[in-house]
Amino acid sequence: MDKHFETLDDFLGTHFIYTYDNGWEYEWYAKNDHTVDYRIHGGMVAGRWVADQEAHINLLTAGIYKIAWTEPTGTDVALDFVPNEHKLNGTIFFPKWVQDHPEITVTYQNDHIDLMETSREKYETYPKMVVPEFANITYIGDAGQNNDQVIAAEPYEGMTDDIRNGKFYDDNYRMIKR
Ligand SMILES: C=Cc1ccc(O)cc1
Repeated sequence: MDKHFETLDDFLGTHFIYTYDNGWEYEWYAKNDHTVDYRIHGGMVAGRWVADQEAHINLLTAGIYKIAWTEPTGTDVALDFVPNEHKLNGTIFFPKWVQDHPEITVTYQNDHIDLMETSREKYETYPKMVVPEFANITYIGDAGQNNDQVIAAEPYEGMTDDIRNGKFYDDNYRMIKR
């Protein structure tokens, strides 16, 4: 948690856990300069996890980062990280169908892209549900870029505690077999 951030390179390869002020807990990894992975532990779509989401990742000024992407579900996300202060601000723009049927999205999305795309056509988009929240960062890990082991397992109760307590990854940031 004592890592200091200045450049884009300092940010890429970093793995974060944070809790939004509304109580939603998220885990997110800057996999490389155009890709993010994440796992959701609390909130409306807890249990959802995603690898290799394309994203725009930019350094705004020293130590402050902006990330934005649009998902196969039609959900849009914009995150502003201030990691030196262990803070971020995130805005999630959920299409109406995700609010109405969150359970459809609670899965390993990579295996169900077709279902996300057919659902976004089948159900309603508007009005969107906008969730603008600050979050406190509770974990910062140096996973290195393009590490497929960071977000490679289904979330479970207690997973974020295991990560924070050093019980989940080995010294090479590979998952410890359990
Ligand atoms: C919908 C995905 C998502 C991922 C990370 C985050 O902080 C907010 C939303």
